[in-house]
Amino acid sequence: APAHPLWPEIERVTLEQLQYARLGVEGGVWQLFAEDGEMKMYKREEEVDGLAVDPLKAVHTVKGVTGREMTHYFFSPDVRFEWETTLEQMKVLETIADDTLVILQIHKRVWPASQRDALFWSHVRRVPNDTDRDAQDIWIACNHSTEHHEAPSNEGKMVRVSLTVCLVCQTSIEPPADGGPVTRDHLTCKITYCSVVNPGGWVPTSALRAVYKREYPKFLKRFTQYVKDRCDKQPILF
Ligand SMILES: CCCCCc1ccc(-c2ccc(S(=O)(=O)CCO)cc2)cc1/C=C\c1ccccn1
Repeated sequence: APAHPLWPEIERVTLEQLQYARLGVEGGVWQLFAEDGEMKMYKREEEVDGLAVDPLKAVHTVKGVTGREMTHYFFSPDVRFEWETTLEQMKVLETIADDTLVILQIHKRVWPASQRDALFWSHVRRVPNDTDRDAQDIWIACNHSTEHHEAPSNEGKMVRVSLTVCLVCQTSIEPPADGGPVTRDHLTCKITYCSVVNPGGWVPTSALRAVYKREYPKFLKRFTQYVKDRCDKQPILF
């Protein structure tokens, strides 16, 4: 494994997030707050120091793409502005490996809160499916807040959020009955998107919950549609 000071944390958090995502939405602690076709979005209402830090878990099923494709486009900074509508600026501060980056993102100001930025490492990896031999591998992309010497401390201009986000994808293939080639029509990608965002500074709880209720369904719907459009008529990446 690459000798980088962040590597042990990247390894630990990525695998923790994988387990967390695979727990699904059992236990009756998750409250369904948005639904759109196959997409179901759940939250838990939690406050830390009086700040709403509502963990979010979304499950979705997308036809015609693989988990590798879905996590690739989620991870790739080059295409982020094509689907992340709340992004104002983004800078790759460090390329630790071809599957591991440190990114600084400045998000558009969301009234009534002050503008926020997010500084995180971003990692994508394939995880062999240890429970079901003949299933496809699982793919996970994980973003987790970090420090970095190159990130400007904002001297009170911007509030820095802290976040942990993961996108976990499991592909299944229903091979054609006639033994013909597998096409995108035979692909199904089961997605779990998890996020915990601490807004980093005071935001009225009602305003923050309104932002999440509005932005998260839009974000996941737009992102998954973007990947379907990008992959359509392209060779399948398993
Ligand atoms: C008062 C509002 C404060 C929130 C501002 C904010 C902070 C962080 C983030 C955010 C959301 C998703 C990620 S990611 O999943 O890692 C993908 C890469 O961008 C990283 C950051 C967004 C937003 C602002 C809006 C907002 C809130 C939810 C959903 C979508 N947009």
